[in-house]
Amino acid sequence: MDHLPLAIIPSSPDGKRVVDAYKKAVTTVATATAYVMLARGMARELLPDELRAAVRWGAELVRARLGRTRDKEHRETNTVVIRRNVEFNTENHLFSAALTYLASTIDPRTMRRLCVARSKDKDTDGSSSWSTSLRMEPGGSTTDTFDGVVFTWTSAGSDDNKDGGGHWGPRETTLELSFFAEHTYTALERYVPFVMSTAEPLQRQDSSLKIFLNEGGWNGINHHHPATFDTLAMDLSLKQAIIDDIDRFLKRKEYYLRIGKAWKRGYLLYGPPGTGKSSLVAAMANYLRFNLYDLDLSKVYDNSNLHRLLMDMPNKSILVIEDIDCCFDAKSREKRKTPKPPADGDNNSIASDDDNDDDEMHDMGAYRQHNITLSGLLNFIDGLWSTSGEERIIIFTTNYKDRLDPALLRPGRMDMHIHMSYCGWEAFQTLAHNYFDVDDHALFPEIQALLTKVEATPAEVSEMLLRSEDVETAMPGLVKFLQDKRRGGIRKVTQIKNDQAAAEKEMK
Ligand SMILES: Nc1ncnc2c1ncn2[C@@H]1O[C@H](COP(=O)(O)OP(=O)(O)OP(=O)(O)O)[C@@H](O)[C@H]1O
Repeated sequence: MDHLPLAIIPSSPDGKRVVDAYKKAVTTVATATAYVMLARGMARELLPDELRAAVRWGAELVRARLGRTRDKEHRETNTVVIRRNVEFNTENHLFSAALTYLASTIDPRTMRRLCVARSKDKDTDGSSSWSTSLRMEPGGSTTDTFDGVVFTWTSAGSDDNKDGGGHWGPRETTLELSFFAEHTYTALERYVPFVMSTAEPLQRQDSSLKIFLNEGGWNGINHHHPATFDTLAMDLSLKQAIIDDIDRFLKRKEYYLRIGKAWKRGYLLYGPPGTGKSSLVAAMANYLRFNLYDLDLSKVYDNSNLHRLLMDMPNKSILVIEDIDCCFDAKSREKRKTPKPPADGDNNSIASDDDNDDDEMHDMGAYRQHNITLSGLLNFIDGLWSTSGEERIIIFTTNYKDRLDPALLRPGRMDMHIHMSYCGWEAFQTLAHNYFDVDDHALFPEIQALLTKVEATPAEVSEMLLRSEDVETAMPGLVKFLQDKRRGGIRKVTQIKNDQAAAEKEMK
């Protein structure tokens, strides 16, 4: 009632009072019957002049009201349909973001139909936990106001969910976002990004991190690995360099955009088993709050499967390929003297997509079963991700850096090579702090000296420290372990020397 027409000019103070009273009354009623009742009352009380003025005012009021209704009826409504999946069954991230956003804004009291779900999440350690979620049921709707514009969200089912054979599949849930056509710009350019950016931290905070494994498509389970950069035992300056690198990478969106490169960062972690490569991956995921996508290439059936898996990875995620030397190794080149395989006619073939050393790449480190080369894989990932404009991290791990395809080690391939090495003094101090909260001990100097002579992995040292909760038992136990290891090492070296001497003697 904020735009009432004010055409009435009463000719007497009494008339003004009465008209004012009726104006007030009119602003509080809405039905035609009520208008008629009021008009009768006014006719009885007002003089002809006032009555005429009142009639004029009333007529304008009704016209304005009718006009407004007509306007409303004629305003066009636009609807944006948001499906759960887009082409190739690729997950539509706007859909999940909208669900999260709505779950955080829905007022259950305003909903007629509402879906409340309790689900059990399986953790990596085999345990499970319960979570509750709230969402609209198909047919339910709710409204949200953004910058004065009212948006209506409706949960609907789609009828065009045919499977490949043209059969009708189960009805797929879609969300619909409706608004008056004149607000299209606000809806698409401002409201949708607002929904996405509001949902993003909620999705990351509320849900526990997940690790996805590829079994045809991605299957996720909760990832509760406790490793953090604080608990990671390694050289402190190297640890800081990794954190700085990640932080710098995250801030450089504009830079990557400007130079036309995919906003991605590649890390190659190498070192003996038990030096913490998997722990570092987990620490990175926990630091970034990114989900892990652990790609097992032996379960990738063909290029289109790989394509789909990579496309299905959302932004802010980490792709991990463990033991990369087992998938792509330079030694296979030596063994394989076969000529370059004929092109299979598939233009998208990863193996055919290569650069400088194409001729060799088909043999060199080709992933045997599927003819995928490492270089091709990296090019492929660059191509796919360069269009997304979002940050992604790729990590390769290996126990044997020397077995890797040289193409991977070329500058510009993996951005940072991180050597996870045997337990040094700084790494030990972190472990001692983690397990016993101690920063000093009488045996520390001896341990420090032993660690310079013995190759013990952080996993082995952790194992020794875990054997007792009492620091006074654990530290001597570790010293003995390191001394034994050292003696074993010396014995081993002496044995090798003796064997060599014996062999030389035999030759003579
Ligand atoms: N650098 C480290 N800091 C803290 N703990 C470590 C570290 N390295 C190993 N550990 C401990 O040893 C366990 C095994 O280590 P982890 O799996 O991370 O090693 P890895 O290098 O990935 O081994 P692999 O090559 O066999 O996969 C971890 O769960 C952790 O308890």
